[in-house]
Formats: sequence, structure tokens, C-alpha cells
Amino acid sequence: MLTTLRVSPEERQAIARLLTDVQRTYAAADQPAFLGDAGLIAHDLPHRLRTALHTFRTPQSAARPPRRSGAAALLIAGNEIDEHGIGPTPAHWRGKSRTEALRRTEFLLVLYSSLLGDVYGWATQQDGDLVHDILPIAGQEDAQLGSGSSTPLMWHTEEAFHPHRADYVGLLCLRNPDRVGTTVGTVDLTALAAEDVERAFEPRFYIRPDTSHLPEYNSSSDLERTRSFDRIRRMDADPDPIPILFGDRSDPFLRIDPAYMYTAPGDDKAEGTLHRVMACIEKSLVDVRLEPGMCCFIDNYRAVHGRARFRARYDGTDRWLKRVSITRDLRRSAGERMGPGSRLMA
Ligand SMILES: NC(=[NH2+])NCCC[C@H](N)C(=O)O
Ligand SMILES: O=C(O)CCC(=O)C(=O)O
Ligand SMILES: [Fe+2]
Repeated sequence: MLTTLRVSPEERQAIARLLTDVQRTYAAADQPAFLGDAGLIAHDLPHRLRTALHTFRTPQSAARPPRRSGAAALLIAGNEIDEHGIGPTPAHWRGKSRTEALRRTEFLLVLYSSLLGDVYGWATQQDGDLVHDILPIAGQEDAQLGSGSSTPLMWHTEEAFHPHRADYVGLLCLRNPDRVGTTVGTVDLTALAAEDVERAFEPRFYIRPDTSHLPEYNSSSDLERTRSFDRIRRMDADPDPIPILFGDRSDPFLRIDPAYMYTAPGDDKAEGTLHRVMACIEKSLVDVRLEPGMCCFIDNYRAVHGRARFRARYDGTDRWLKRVSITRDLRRSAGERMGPGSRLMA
């Protein structure tokens, strides 16, 4: 389910040189100029890493014996993180700090990501930032959010409620002192009855937006974003019925987020199927204990992910990840972003 590779010392040096060049030319990883060029610059990453990312995206590639479906997640360990240069873990993602060392981590994550697709974001999440900070926030301990801590973050498809959810989620670990696990799981069809598979393919399930998209969890619902928050509110009040499995019947894709799901009143059969699919996923869960410098790409069509509970410290030493959403094709969301050149879902 997991493919892991470790960056070698020579590769680390080559990447460091590339990042230094990038830093001379571009202001930040979320600037249009860099995002536009990232896919090209990524051609200069070491070949072995490009091969791993390519094979993850295209499991049918000739670089490996053909496989029906690819790995659920790809782990690239051993990336250089300047532990002191990144500074203490901030108390909030708002007003993010932009030290050289931090800019480097974001450039690296976006470069890797660009070999899988286009990095994009959400007008309604983390104030429209493209590179998210995942860190515990005081007062949000029990929230079903990346900023929670004392409650396990229930496993989920990222933005399961949305037709333009990510194809891949990219995480880069800056700090994880308690080795808190990121959970990753998939669905094993052979463990499901044929009628459950059949029903899971039917539009009998409802997924509401997770609370990170609410104005309460953003700094300001400025005028520009009012319509976006309105859209989220409508999707929250009246979500479309959707299937939780889709695509090829023998090798389906997954779309599920139990913490925000329900079935129609009286549809006990769908409810039963949902619970059996959930049980099946539960059994598959593995713990990925991210270490500083580990980059984890999750196939958001094949795998769910979550996070174990932990005790936040709020003293600058807390767990801290960088996160991006990646789409294989930005064109599919044309007309639904903040503008034709925008990478923010409106
Ligand atoms: N079950 C869920 N979907 N929980 C919310 C996931 C975390 C959310 N995407 C965030 O940025 O904080
Ligand atoms: O903290 C993690 O390891 C995963 C967080 C997550 O799933 C999220 O923020 O959506
Ligand atoms: Fe997530």
C-alpha cells in the first residue's frame, strides 16, 4: 500500500543546489510565476525521485512491471529541513512566517507536487493560502480539523464533499516530536459482499463540507469570498447524493468522510453498506509516523487519511506539517475558480 524511498546524500546535494537557484529567482512557492514554472523546474530533480513520483501517478508506466492500481501513498524520506532556520512552530497558520528556510520547504513540496499535477487551493480554507500549515491550534483541540489534537482526526477523503477535490494530498513534515501517526487506509473489495459494492456505487450517500471551510475558521469573510462561503453553506444545507465508490467496478475509487456523512432517513440499506465499507477501511489502516524531512503523497482517489490524537504543547515545539492539494487537471474546474488564472476554488 505504501511506497517508500529515501533521498541519498548526493540527491540531497543536487536538490539543495536546485532550491538555491529557485530561491534566487522566485519570491515564494505560492507566487504565480513559480507555480507556472514549477512543472518545468521539477525536470531538474534527481532522476530516481522523478521516477518514483511518475510511477506513483502512472502505475501503468514502463518503469515498473504493470500494476492495476498504484500505491495508496508515496513516502520520500530524508529531505533536508533546517530545524533552526524554520523557527518555532507558530501558534496559528494565520500570518505565516517566511524565513528563507521555510520558503525552501514550500518550494520543495511544490516541486515534487508538480510532477503529479497542479497545486491549487480553496478560497474558503486557511484564508486562501496555497500551502497550508498543519499545526495544533489552542482552542481547537477537539475539532475534526488539521488543527485539532486531543481527538483523533477521523480518516477521510480530503474535501470529499466537493467534485473538484484533490487527486493527491502532499504533506511535508517539519516537526513531529511525539511521532504522532498519520493514518492511511484503502478499501479491500474482496472483503465486501457483492451487494454492498453494488450499493456503494449508487448515489445514496451525503457528505457535508468539513468545518475548515466555514467563515469561523477563516480570518475574514471579505467581500471577495462572500459568494464562496455562501456556496459552502448551500453544500452544507443540501448536499447532492453521491456514491462512495466510483470508476471501475473491479478497482474502484473511493470518496468518503464518515465524520461529515449521512444517509437518507429510512435508507437502512445504504446506512448498513456505509458501515461495512467503514469497517473494511478500518482494518486496512496503517500508521505513518512522519519524521522531519519526510514528504508523504496520498492518492486521494484511492486512500483515506487521518491522524492519531496527541497532546499539544503550544510552546513552539509542536508537530508541524506543510500541506498542498494537487489536481491532475486544473482545466476541469475552469469557471469554478476565483478567475481564469486563479488556483483557488471559488
Ligand atoms: N473529516 C474531515 N474531513 N476532517 C477535516 C479534515 C481537515 C481539514 N481539511 C483541515 O484543513 O483542517
Ligand atoms: O495531520 C495529519 O497527519 C493529517 C492532517 C489532515 O488530514 C488534514 O489536515 O486534512
Ligand atoms: Fe486531511
